[in-house]
Order: sequence, then structure tokens, then C-alpha cells
Amino acid sequence: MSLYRCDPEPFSMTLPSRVQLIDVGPRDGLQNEKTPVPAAVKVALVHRLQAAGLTEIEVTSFVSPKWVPQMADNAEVMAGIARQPGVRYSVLTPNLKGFEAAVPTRPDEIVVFGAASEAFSQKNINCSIAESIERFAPVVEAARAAGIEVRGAMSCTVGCPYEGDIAPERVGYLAGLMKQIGVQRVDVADTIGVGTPRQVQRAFEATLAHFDLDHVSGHFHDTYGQALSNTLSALQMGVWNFQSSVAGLGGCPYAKGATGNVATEDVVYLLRGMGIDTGIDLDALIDAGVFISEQLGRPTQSRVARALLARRAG
Ligand SMILES: CC(C)(COP(=O)([O-])OP(=O)([O-])OC[C@H]1O[C@@H](n2cnc3c(N)ncnc32)[C@H](O)[C@@H]1OP(=O)([O-])[O-])[C@@H](O)C(=O)NCCC(=O)NCCSC(=O)C[C@@](C)(O)CC(=O)[O-]
Repeated sequence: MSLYRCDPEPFSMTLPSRVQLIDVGPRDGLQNEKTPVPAAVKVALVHRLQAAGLTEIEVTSFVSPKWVPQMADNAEVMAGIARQPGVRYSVLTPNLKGFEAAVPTRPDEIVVFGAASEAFSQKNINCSIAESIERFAPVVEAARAAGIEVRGAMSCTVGCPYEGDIAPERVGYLAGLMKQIGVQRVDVADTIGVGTPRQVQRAFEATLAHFDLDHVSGHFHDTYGQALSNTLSALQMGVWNFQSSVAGLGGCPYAKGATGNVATEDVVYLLRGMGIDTGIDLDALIDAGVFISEQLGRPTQSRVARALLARRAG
């Protein structure tokens, strides 16, 4: 908690020297694709991300294939990965059924995913917030007994597509419940990318009442073009874990109109420019983004990639 400031001080006083990025492209980035993306392409994307230096990759989710058909190949994708030492592979598991299917695929971390908004919880996982916690509790207990790390994703921490603004107290309430059931770290997610820096800081302030700075991460969609500003505002508080998506892939099937996550390339460029180490090779990351964008048949959403590719082209 030592770095945390309610009133952020100038950058040089509070910025972490190192940032850990989790690329969620293979999961969050691809879950909303209408055309099936072959498992081999997903595996190749994971390989390119780890070759670029990503040490945390959110690979897939063990959810109902009726709800999210694109993730139906979860076990095949996990089995296809040539694991690299030092890389953590995570998967989403909304209930015991998903957890039991995930365990044989040897995830390093499972993610239970709840929402600060009741309406979003219902739309996304078909239950209330309280019911979701009841479902997660045995998943968390089983994961920890099996030595698997547990992360909790908290959606709609500043805004909800169905309820509008979300008060920080509701974020704090959810974070407290996640803590109570044994979740080890949580993501503060702006699912629909509506947040602005001070709102995002308030969501973190509410979360930091339950988790310390080493156990919170930022997950910002870029729908309104605020994701990099929000990243900077969280950095100013000392947050040093962030999620992002190569090529800015993504969108949530239950948040219509929401665009992808902030592009990993753009975050790496921002951090590099500020002298903050990520261990990621930006050129190799851009190549990974080009690969998946070509597979999907559309241009990268990363502005940094577009700019640097134009320079490469001469
Ligand atoms: C949670 C459920 C399953 C509840 O769905 P439900 O219908 O309430 O579940 P149920 O227990 O009544 O089961 C219904 C059917 O689903 C099956 N089922 C049940 N569980 C599983 C499972 N784990 N894996 C595979 N199948 C499953 C179950 O066997 C049964 O099959 P049937 O008898 O009809 O053939 C459903 O709502 C669901 O799958 N939702 C997934 C939603 C999702 O993946 N959303 C996107 C990820 S969240 C996100 O993107 C936000 C995040 C994390 O990125 C952060 C942010 O930006 O906010």
C-alpha cells in the first residue's frame, strides 16, 4: 500500500518501475468473433505472444458453448500450447463445471468473473451478484486446494451497459465478497470503456480497501478512447498490473457496442516512453498483432502498430 496516494502526486514520485502485462487477446479478444477462429490460430497467437515476452496470457474460457461458441475449443487450445517456463496461462471458469473441465488442461490460474452491476451479472452469467459469489466459493476453494492461483474479474466497475454509472461503493462491495471467498487478486474492469481517469481511480480506491496494490490490476476497454489515460491514472496510484489485448482485439458478447481492450502495443509504447520496464519486445509484439489481424481479415486496432508498420514500410 506504500505507493498509494488519494491525491496523485507528480508522475516521478509515484510511478512503479516495472509493469506486468497480461495479454487477454486469445480469450477476451477472440470470444466475440462471429466466425470460428481455428484452435491452431489461437495456439499460434499464444506462441507469438510468449515469444514477444508476455509472461501472463489469458488463453480461453471454460464457459457454456451455447453462450460463447468461440471458446468451445478451450481444451484443444490449452493442449496445443508449447508451454514456456516462466509464463502463466490463465483460463476463465464461471462455475464448478467449468473448473472441472479446466483442471486437466493444467491452467496456472483460474479466473472467476463477477460484476459490480446486478443487470450485467444476470446478462453475462445468468445469476445475481450474491448467487455468483455462492457459485464461485467452491471453485475458489477447489482451485486453492489444487495449488491453482485464483483471480477475480470485476466487470462494470465504472459503468454498465444496462444500469449506467456504477458507484464505487458497489465495486468495494464486490471486492469485499471476492476477498471473503479467498480470491487472491482482482481486476478492476471498465467493460464498456466509458470511464475517465478520476472515475477509474475511485473504483481502485474502493478495491484497495480489500486488496493491496500487488493484487489489483486494471482492465480497460477503449470504446471512448480513454483507456491509455485510465492506465496512466492507475499507474499514478501505484497499480502495476494491467490487462490488454494484442492488436486491440475484442469486445464482450454481453456488452453491445463495447470495443476491444486497450491494445497491448499501445500500452507497451506508453510505458517504454516513461522508462517503465515490461520485458516485452515491441517489434515482436507488433508482428503477433499483424498475424492475428491478418487471420481475422481486418486491420489492427493498435495505433502504435499502425504508425510503426507505416514506418517499417518506408
Ligand atoms: C455461467 C453460465 C454457464 C451459466 O449459464 P446457465 O444457463 O445459468 O447454467 P446452467 O448451470 O443452468 O447450465 C445450462 C447449460 O450450460 C451447461 N454449462 C454450465 N456451465 C458450463 C460450463 N462451465 N462449461 C460448459 N457448459 C456449461 C450445462 O451443462 C447446461 O447444459 P445443457 O444441459 O443445457 O446442455 C453461462 O451464463 C455462461 O457460460 N456464461 C459465459 C459468459 C461469458 O463467457 N462472458 C464473457 C466473459 S466475461 C467478460 O468478458 C468480462 C471480462 C472478464 O473480460 C472483464 C470485463 O471486461 O468486464
